[in-house]
Amino acid sequence: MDAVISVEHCRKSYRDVLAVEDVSFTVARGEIFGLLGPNGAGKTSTVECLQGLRRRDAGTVEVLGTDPDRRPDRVRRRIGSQLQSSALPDRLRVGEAVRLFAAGRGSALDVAEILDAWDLTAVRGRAFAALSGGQQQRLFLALALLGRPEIVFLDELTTGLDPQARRSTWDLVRAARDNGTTVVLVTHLMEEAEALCDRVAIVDRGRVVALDSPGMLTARLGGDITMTFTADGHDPAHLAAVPGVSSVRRTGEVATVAGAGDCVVRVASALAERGVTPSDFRTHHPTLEDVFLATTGRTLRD
Ligand SMILES: Nc1ncnc2c1ncn2[C@@H]1O[C@H](COP(=O)(O)OP(=O)(O)OP(=O)(O)O)[C@@H](O)[C@H]1O
Repeated sequence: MDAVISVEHCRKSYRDVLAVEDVSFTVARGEIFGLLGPNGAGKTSTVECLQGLRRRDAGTVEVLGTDPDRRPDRVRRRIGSQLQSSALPDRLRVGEAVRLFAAGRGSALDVAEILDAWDLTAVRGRAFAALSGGQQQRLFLALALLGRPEIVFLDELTTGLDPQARRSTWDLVRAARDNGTTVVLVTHLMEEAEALCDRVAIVDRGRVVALDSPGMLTARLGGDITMTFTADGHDPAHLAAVPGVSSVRRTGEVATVAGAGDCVVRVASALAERGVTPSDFRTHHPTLEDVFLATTGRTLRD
């Protein structure tokens, strides 16, 4: 793995609050890596240590080969970071913001071209506070990605956006990754981690409790797939003999079958063989929410 970030036993506390107890992971060049966990899990503190914005208390951290505690300037020159909304004055206009930040990057960047690339030309004269939520996030992404940093850190990027704006923002993050930027994404949204991340570290109470691709995490730790359908007079008990099936229940007319991932097709064909073809046959696949529950005993929203 061509690691651009490596973190070993990182620890960070604020007076008597232990925010990050023991966090280790590596991020490979070119991936979208997610830190997923509930509020207060220590995600933001962790990425702030990586960006040289806070000093860790213990552990080893390397970002692009540099320890951010020793050379924060060197790290910050090569990374991009999403601003918090409060970091931009309400009356700052979009064009001015891009010009200001482009100048701060110290390289010759074409402001008109950037506005165009991010579909912000039409609102270039508009004050930041007058932008829609989606436009504000687009501006934050444009600023974070100015000069094509090698790594970009995005923290709760789509919080507060409607589903459509959220999806368009995800497309922009994927495009950044496809352009060669490694993305570190902090989120408490299970759907966001599942949709976007190549790999996810699930963080809880200052520790990484699981780390893998969303698909592997759910397959390994998420538990059974469940299938439901209207039995319509059919007794589904025979499905218990299908390889991979772990339970069969019938509540009123609704049958619920649970089992490992590869039993779905076998269950469907066992039904079809008996001439049962329910039009409402549905499968529920485990999600990262189920993984969080399995590893911590709590839900992400608790
Ligand atoms: N500057 C600070 N001073 C004191 N305590 C802090 C500070 N920043 C964070 N904390 C505390 O550290 C813990 C971890 O916070 P952190 O922001 O890192 O978690 P998080 O997973 O990013 O959660 P959130 O999404 O709520 O920001 C929390 O208990 C938080 O209250």
